[in-house]
Amino acid sequence: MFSKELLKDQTILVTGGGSGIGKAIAKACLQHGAQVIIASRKEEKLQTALEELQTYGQCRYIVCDIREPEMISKLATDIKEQEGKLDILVNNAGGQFPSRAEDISNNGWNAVINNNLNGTWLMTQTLAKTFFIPQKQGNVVNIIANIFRGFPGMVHTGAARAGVENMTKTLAVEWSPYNIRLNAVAPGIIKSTGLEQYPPEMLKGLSDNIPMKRLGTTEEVANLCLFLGSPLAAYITGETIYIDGGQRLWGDVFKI
Ligand SMILES: CCCCCCCCC/C=C/C(=O)SCCNC(=O)CCNC(=O)[C@H](O)C(C)(C)COP(=O)(O)OP(=O)(O)OC[C@H]1O[C@@H](n2cnc3c(N)ncnc32)[C@H](O)[C@@H]1OP(=O)(O)O
Ligand SMILES: NC(=O)C1=CN([C@@H]2O[C@H](COP(=O)(O)OP(=O)(O)OC[C@H]3O[C@@H](n4cnc5c(N)ncnc54)[C@H](OP(=O)(O)O)[C@@H]3O)[C@@H](O)[C@H]2O)C=CC1
Repeated sequence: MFSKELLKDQTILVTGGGSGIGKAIAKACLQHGAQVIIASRKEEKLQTALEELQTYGQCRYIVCDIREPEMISKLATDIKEQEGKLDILVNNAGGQFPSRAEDISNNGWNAVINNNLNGTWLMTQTLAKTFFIPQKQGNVVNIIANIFRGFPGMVHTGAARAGVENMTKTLAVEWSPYNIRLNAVAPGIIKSTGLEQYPPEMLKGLSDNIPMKRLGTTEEVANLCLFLGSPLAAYITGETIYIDGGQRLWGDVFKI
């Protein structure tokens, strides 16, 4: 167990913090002494999550679509006015849909690239310029996916997440003089609300192809983010850590 004060006095923004993995990250941060802001598109989802999360500590939400530069700019101003600083950004918001590559429309491709690559980039650049670079201190955790052997069945997200992984390495070097660390977390298949959008037949038997023979939990992903965001990981930057029960190393990749 980590100390309850691991993230004391830290201000943390978790995108997509109203559900699934993001909500578990927000909860873990609150339980370890941080104040947390969650952000995503749907206010109702954020409000429901907030009712649960605020029982663990100081939390609020901001409605923001990470694909919209103006909304991101407003979010940054809002945090500057309310909290006055930001210590950690968790870029967790994202998603995609399964499809054969040849069936993806132009709009479908652009929607997924915009969400996962451009959105993550816009958030990272804006918040670094507003907080991390002037503060000469910051920390970014990017949630990507298990793209170790490509991502058959979801080429758009594989390409976008690979972009985020490379961006993580590049910025870890460029922004190291500002004392900013950036790392990526690559979950395998995690039992979360996100899986509800996949047809049950697609999810059938997935555990058999994972060496550990089970799906991951949102809490397990949250614990890794907690570690990377904390001083315990002070010498780790530009890294991608897979949390997949060994899935990347063995077994069939997805069939569609
Ligand atoms: C194989 C492995 C299994 C294996 C299963 C296990 C995998 C586990 C690994 C990963 C798990 C997760 O990430 S779980 C997390 C999942 N959570 C999410 O995905 C939630 C967030 N997702 C989204 O918001 C959407 O999927 C996303 C497309 C990115 C953004 O939506 P938008 O509102 O921008 O999109 P829309 O305006 O509705 O549509 C834009 C275009 O995209 C197309 N589009 C949107 N959804 C579509 C769909 N389901 N099928 C086809 N096409 C779709 C539309 O037709 C449009 O194109 P035109 O019709 O041409 O105009
Ligand atoms: N579950 C899994 O097995 C895996 C998940 N992942 C990734 O982990 C992350 C969390 O997934 P998970 O919790 O499972 O799924 P969810 O669908 O529950 O979470 C996705 C979150 O992202 C938010 N979001 C999506 N698009 C935007 C946007 N444009 N702007 C702001 N917020 C947005 C959603 O909120 P709202 O609708 O309110 O905008 C939602 O809270 C995602 O990036 C996902 O792709 C990666 C590998 C495996």
